[in-house]
Amino acid sequence: MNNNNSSLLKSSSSAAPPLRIADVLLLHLDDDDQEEQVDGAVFPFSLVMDGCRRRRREAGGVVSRWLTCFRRPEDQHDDDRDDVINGRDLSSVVAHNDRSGPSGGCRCQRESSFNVGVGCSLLYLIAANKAELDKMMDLRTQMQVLLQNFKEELQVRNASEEGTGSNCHRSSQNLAISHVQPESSTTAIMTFDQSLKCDTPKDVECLEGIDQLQAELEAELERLQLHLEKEKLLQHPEQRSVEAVMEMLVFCATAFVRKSCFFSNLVTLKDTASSRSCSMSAGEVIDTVVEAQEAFSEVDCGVPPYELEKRLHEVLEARQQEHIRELEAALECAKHKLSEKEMEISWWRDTARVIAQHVPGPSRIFALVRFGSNHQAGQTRRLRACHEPSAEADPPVDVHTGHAKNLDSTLLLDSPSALTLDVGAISESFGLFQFTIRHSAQRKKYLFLIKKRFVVVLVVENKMALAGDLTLDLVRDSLIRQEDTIIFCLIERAKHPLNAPAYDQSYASFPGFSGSLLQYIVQQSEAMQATAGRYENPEESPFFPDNLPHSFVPPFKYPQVLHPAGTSININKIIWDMYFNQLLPLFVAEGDDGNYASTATSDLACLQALSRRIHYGKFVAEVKFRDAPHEYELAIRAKDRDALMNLLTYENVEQMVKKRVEKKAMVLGQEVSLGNDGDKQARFKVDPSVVSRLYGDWIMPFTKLVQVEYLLRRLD
Ligand SMILES: O=C(O)C(=O)C[C@]1(C(=O)O)C=C[C@@H](O)C=C1
Repeated sequence: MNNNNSSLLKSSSSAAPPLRIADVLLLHLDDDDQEEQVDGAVFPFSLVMDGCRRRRREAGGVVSRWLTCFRRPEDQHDDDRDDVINGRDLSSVVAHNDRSGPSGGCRCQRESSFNVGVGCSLLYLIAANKAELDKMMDLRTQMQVLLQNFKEELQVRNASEEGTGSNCHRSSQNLAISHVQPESSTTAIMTFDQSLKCDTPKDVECLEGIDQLQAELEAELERLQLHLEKEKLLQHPEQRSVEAVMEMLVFCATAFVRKSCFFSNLVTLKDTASSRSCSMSAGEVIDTVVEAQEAFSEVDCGVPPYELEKRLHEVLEARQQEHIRELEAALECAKHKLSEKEMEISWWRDTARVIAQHVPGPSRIFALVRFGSNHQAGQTRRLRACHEPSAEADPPVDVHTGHAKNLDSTLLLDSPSALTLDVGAISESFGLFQFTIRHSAQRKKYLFLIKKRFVVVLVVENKMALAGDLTLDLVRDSLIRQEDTIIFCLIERAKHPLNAPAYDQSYASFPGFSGSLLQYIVQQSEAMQATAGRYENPEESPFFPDNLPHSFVPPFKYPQVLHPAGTSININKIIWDMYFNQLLPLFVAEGDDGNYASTATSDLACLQALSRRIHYGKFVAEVKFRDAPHEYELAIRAKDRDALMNLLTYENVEQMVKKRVEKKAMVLGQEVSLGNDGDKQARFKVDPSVVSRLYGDWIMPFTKLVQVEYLLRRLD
């Protein structure tokens, strides 16, 4: 550069703002793109980014200022030329100077030197800018290569997934893409700022992200599990479980893909931005984020959902296995309990067998006692009754579980009285233990069956029931026992044919008596038995009560069980009619063997057995009334016979009675021979079906009739 130029530069630098390379460059860009060619040099400004162009407009004023400074020392006065130069390109200025007057030779030379200097500067600047632009191009290419690599990597992964993948994976991916779209750029930018501050490698970031995702998934699994357990009682368990798994899968897949996209975006952004962070503006960053998101949505998510699914399966499997273990433990517990119950059942079976062998007549389990294991032999304990199982009910298995020291509260025997029992004797007598207890006027024989710590108490004999001791079971026991008497009486009567003369009033005449042989025998027998005290017993009812003689035997103090009005109830007339008119023809053969007195005596036995049984209904009614006085009182006061009949009827008991007496008639009345009876049809002395019918059609209905009559008088 020559001296003129340096002086020019000096003067300009002292009087005006310093000239900047960018200002010079922008001077040329101020015009249209076609004007980018100056002095034959081509400027690749089309490659310059838009951001640079924005500054071109602002540069116009700067160039103008510079040119003004440049000519100020000589051409201050030439306003017209200033106007022309201002806003025109440099070549025009040079041309204009060439056309100046004679004093312009020196000036022309100075201007040429200046132009050369400017030209050199421009060339230098162009070279410098080209290098910068090349760098930017490189960066752009690198970014494209990066994106391309990323795409290829994902394609390779997808290809490998398709080999093992399922529709479920694809749907998860699709689902993932749909969730990627709404990601906001703002969020990405904020996160981007944070990621720029972080210096950790890309892989470490991904791993941290996956760990975080895993923690979130496990938290969600916990929540789902709780939700499942809460609702599994309300819904079908399998259906609920499937729904929960589906819900979990969808949720986890969504969450996973969101996270994967998020981390992939971060990585892409970081890589891109870190290389461009020095030169990019905020607007460029936004463009990059959007670009990264678009690229991501095109190439699908980064981490395959099947890995998530596999993980979920593992977690679910672990939980199910835990659940199975719990169920297995519960099953074991149930098995243990079952085996205990089975042992108990077998014990009861043994007990029943022993009872069948040792109890001679009909009996029942009276009480069940459970002793403690540590009671001492020889100890005497006072045992109280507090429970009495009914005849129909199954024997209670666990009536009481007290230890020896609690024996005072252990139950035994009948209420309300208490008994003294030598527990020491019992504890050493595993097996059967039988003894008789005298208790005031009552005499009962008990059978103790002892096994383990259970004691079964059976009443094998009940000599007499006290008023306070009367129970429905005891009354029914008596009725059952009377079945045998009735059947034996019928068998005895069936020995003779009908023997009609015994019932014929004209067959014989007795002094002072008008009636048949049978009537004579019955009346005389009753009179005679009355003197012996038979009808002192409230269970007995005479067929000829009128004018019965008094008893000559010492009175026995029968317990006062019945209401006094009960003695007035006597339905023997009905029983008499039923017996001779309906029953007798059913079980005796036609004919006459001449044994009229014997026949009449057998008839008397049958009549008395039937009468006793039927009138025992008074006792049954009394017990029922005591058990539920309020229920009966209402019907009694209303004199509602039907209501009373309903209250006292037990259909199931009646069916049982009918079956039992039929069986008894078979057993007790079967013809027995020593020959081979295998092929012969069994023969019975009394048709068992007749016995069953006798009970069904007459005995039980008449017993109920007595009950109703008794109850109607019960409140008198
Ligand atoms: O066992 C009773 O509860 C009775 O009243 C006795 C009896 C019977 O005569 O055998 C009568 C009526 C019932 O329906 C059942 C049985």
